[in-house]
Amino acid sequence: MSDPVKDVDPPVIELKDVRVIYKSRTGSLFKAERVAAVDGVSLAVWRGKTLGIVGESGSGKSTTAKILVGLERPTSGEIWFKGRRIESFSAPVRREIGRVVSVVFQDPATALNARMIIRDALRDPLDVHRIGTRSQREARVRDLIRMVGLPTSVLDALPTQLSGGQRQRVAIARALALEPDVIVADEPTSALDVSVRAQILNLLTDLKAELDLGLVFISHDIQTVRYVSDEIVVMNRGKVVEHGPSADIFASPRDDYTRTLLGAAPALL
Ligand SMILES: Nc1ncnc2c1ncn2[C@@H]1O[C@H](COP(=O)(O)OP(=O)(O)OP(=O)(O)O)[C@@H](O)[C@H]1O
Repeated sequence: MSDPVKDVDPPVIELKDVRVIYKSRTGSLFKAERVAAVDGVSLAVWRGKTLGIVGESGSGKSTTAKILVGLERPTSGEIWFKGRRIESFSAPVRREIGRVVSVVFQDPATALNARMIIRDALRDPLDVHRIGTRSQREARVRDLIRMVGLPTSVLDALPTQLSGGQRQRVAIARALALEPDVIVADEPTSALDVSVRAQILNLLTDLKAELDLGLVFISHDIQTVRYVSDEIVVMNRGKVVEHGPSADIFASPRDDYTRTLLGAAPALL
C-alpha cells in the first residue's frame, strides 16, 4: 500500500533556521557593527500555494527573497531544494535554483534593459539556457506575451514605450520563460499606479492556479498580502514573529506587531 505521507512532494524550497549577518551600513569605520538582516527564519514554499511575507521596511523581506532565489548565501542555517539539502553554493547550483525559482522585482523599469525590445528581453533567458530551436524560442516568446495578457505587437516595443503595468506584465512573462516551479514577487505592485495594482495581483494569482506555481508574495502592506496568500509569515527585525494560515492570522493575530500592522493597514488596494 502506498504511504500517503511519502507520496507528497517535498517543498520546492525550504529554509531552516537561516541567518544572514551583514556588516552594518551605519557602523563606524573602526568598529564593524553587525546586523542580522535575517535571524533564524524557517519557511517552506510549495507548488500551488501562495506564501505571503509581510513586514515593515528593514524587516528582512528582501534578504529572504534573495536567499530563496539563490542570490544571497546565508551565514548559517540550512536550505533544502526539492528535498535535498544544499551543501555547496557553486555556480551550477545557483543557476539551477535560479531556473526553478524566478523573481519579479518591485520596479519593472530597472528590471528590464531600456535598450532591448521586449522580444529580445523575453528570448534572452531562452538563449542563455539554450532552450529549443530558434523557431521554438520565437513561438515561446509569443506564448509568454499572451500568457500575461498583452498583444504580440508589444514585442517590438522598447520598455519606455509601455506603461508601468505593461512593463510589470513583461517582467512576469520573463520570469515565466524557463517554466519555473516558484515565482518570488518582491513588492511587485508597490511602484505601480493604484489603478493597475489589482490587475497585476489577479494576473499573478491566475498564473499560479493555471501553472500550479508556488508564489511567494512579499509586501509591506498586510491587506495586499491577505488578498493573495494561503499562508503568511510576518517578519520584524529579521525574525518571523507569526506564521500560519492567512485566515487564522487575520481572525486572531497572536503577535502585537501583527496587530500593529493590521491597525496601520489602509483599506484593500
Ligand atoms: N547588503 C547589505 N549590507 C548591509 N546591511 C544590509 C544589506 N542588505 C540589507 N541590509 C540591512 O538588513 C536589514 C534588512 O533589510 P531588507 O532589505 O531585507 O529588509 P526589507 O524588509 O526588504 O526592507 P525594504 O522593504 O525597505 O527593502 C536592514 O536593516 C538593512 O539595512
